[in-house]
Amino acid sequence: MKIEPSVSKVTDKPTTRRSRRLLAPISAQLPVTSQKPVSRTRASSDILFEETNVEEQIFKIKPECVNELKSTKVRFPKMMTMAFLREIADSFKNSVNNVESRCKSLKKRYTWLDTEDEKDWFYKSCSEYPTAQMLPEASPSEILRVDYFRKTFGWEKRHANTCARKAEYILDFKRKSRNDIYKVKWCGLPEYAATWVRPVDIIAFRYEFARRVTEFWEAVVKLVPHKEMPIVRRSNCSIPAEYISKICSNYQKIKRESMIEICAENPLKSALLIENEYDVCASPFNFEFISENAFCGAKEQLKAYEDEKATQKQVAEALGFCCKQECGECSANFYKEYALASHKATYSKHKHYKYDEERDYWKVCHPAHFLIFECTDDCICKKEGRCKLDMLTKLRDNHSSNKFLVSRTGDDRGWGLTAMQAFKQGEPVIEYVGELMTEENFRQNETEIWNKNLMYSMDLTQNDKNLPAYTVDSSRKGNHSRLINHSCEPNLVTYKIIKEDRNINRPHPVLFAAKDIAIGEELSFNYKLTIINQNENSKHDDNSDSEHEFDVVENGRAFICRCGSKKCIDKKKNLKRKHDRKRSNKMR
Ligand SMILES: C[S@@+](CC[C@H](N)C(=O)[O-])C[C@H]1O[C@@H](n2cnc3c(N)ncnc32)[C@H](O)[C@@H]1O
Repeated sequence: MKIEPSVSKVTDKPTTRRSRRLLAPISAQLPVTSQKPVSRTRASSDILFEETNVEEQIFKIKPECVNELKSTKVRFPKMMTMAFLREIADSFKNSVNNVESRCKSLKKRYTWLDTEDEKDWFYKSCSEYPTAQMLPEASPSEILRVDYFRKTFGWEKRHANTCARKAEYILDFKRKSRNDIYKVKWCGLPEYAATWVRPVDIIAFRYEFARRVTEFWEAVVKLVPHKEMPIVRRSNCSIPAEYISKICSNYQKIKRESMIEICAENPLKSALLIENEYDVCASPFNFEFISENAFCGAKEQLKAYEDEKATQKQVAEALGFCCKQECGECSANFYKEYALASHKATYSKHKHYKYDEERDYWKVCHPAHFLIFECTDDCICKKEGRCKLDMLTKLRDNHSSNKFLVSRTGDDRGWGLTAMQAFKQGEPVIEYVGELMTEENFRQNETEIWNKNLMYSMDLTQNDKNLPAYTVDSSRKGNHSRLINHSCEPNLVTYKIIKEDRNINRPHPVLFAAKDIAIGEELSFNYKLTIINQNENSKHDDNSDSEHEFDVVENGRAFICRCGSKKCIDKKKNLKRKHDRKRSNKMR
């Protein structure tokens, strides 16, 4: 990147007497712990039972519970998530006081599901008979056993999905046999495991569920046009398909907004939200979190580096500026004495920022190629508390992870950062921080930095070769900004801010909103990718096709842009390629 100064339903047939007989006698031997994965003897269309490594997954919660679970040898359906397993473990934790003795007595009393047919029978009986008491020809002790396991795992036929879980939000509504039913996303389960339920079935969470229904209808009313209201009045069976996706996405936004509120109310709850609906991958937080640039190597090294580049004079010149009376003097001085004289930097004589009192933010108000020269602690205006040129400090102070959602992109761009609050055009969003590296630092750490597919460095490019060139690299240390992807039509723009040390060679890159950004929009900025002609790089290549090869590069590395915008550089590259081919055909 460069910146320039610029639970599911089981549907098998009824239980047979043959399989029921296979229930082991109460006094049978203790269970064997090592087992083969369950292979279902009869087909069941919509659920697969699989052995899950229960021990590993819930071990962290309470080892005793794991032992008890192990001794039961009950298999968990594939659809069940970690959250479900944790809930089970929690229920053990709460209800079983003396787990050890309880385990022992359980082992004595129950030998459970020893044969394939028995397991099959158990699962089927759950689906066919709402209560264990209804099991035909079951002895009282068998009923007791079935009841125990059903209760433990929430395996009641009618309430299979609902009795042990909280509704997180509602995705859809329809009317079935004169009853309203709602598609519910359950806490701890993925959206694809959402199920249709009747409100009457949500016994345990009646009030909470009613709230979710109200919220859902508010979202619907907002979205469905007035003329479509008969649908909202529920005279029809369902919401038209075209509104469903709108409702879902809007509902997600509402959910996010309310999460922001929750976080704002209670700072302790302020945690960064991470969303991944696409794949199983490592956490995006494999770096050290820092809020301000860190020096890679000793500070003295930087000084020496600048001396070597013969820029000390220029840096020293800039050092003298600060507001002695009026806020803005230092930048005016800089403009008069440095920028104009040296022609090395462009500077706007217009004010950098406009302050919006209502929203309490500074809006940047000149093009990105001008440097922004902010006041420092030495300035009178700052000391007297009337400084209007101190956006960066405010941005750092107000830094909050609630502003962002880290989300998986699902299109090979890795993780991305999504806005969780609206930003107005010109509003500062985030400072790009990382390790400040000289060319030498970068070379020394090159293998670590480049040895990955993902690039996290931003060049603080200097056009003049005699000036020191720095890179901010966030592969090892950084903040959320390192997760912002590239777009050829970005909604962020990078400005260079000169701060404390008044060193124009080491500005702070800050990302500002290039346009109004809505909640839920993915943040992006332009990495300043370039198209290079491979032919110019490899003149001696005999491959006849190579003369048409254009490549998009980021810091000299090939980059396949997947931003998907109409103005995407990858499309331009292909156009160039076509054009070049045509031209060379003509010349022949
Ligand atoms: C600063 S990181 C952005 C965060 C990154 N997606 C992650 O998962 O950590 C930059 C890297 O993300 C990927 N990337 C960002 N924008 C992209 C785009 N428009 N198309 C393809 N890959 C992109 C590239 O691999 C790039 O080197």
